[in-house]
Amino acid sequence: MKVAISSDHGGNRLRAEIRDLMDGMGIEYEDFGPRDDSSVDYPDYARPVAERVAAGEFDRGIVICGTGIGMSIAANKVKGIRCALCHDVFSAKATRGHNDSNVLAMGERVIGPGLAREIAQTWLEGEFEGGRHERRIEKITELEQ
Ligand SMILES: O=C(CO)[C@H](O)[C@H](O)[C@H](O)COP(=O)(O)O
Repeated sequence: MKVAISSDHGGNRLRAEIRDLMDGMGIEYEDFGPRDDSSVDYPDYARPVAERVAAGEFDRGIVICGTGIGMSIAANKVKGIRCALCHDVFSAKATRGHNDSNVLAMGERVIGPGLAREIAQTWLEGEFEGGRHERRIEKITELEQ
C-alpha cells in the first residue's frame, strides 16, 4: 500500500507520529509537507494528497490539521475522494468497512498521539466489506456527476 500524507501547521507533530507508525508497519508513504512550522493554509496541503489519491498514484491519504475538519472538507471537494474525519477507533474501522474511505483526516488539537496512532492503524488495516455498501458508494459517486 502507498500512502500520501500531509498536514497544516496545526498537524505537524501528529504527522510525524503517523509517519513513525507507518515506518513501523512497513507502509510506503510520501510526505507532502509542510516542511516547517510556519502558518500555512490547509487547502493547499489537502489538495496534493487528495488529487494524487483520486488519480490512483496513491492507494490512500492521511491529512491532519488542528481539528481535521478543514482538511476533510477540502479533501472531499476532490472528485473520487471519500475522506473520513475520525477521532475514535470504532469510526475508523466502520468507515473502511462501510464507506471504503480513501482519505483519513484527524485533528492534532482534538486527540492525543496514542489514540491517533490506534485510529490510523485501524484505518490502514481496515478492509472494505462490499455487498450492500457498494450500492451506497455508487450513489455517492452519482452525486459527483
Ligand atoms: O482547518 C482547521 C479547522 O477546521 C484546522 O484546525 C486548522 O489547523 C486551523 O484552522 C488553523 O488555525 P490557526 O489559528 O491558524 O493555527
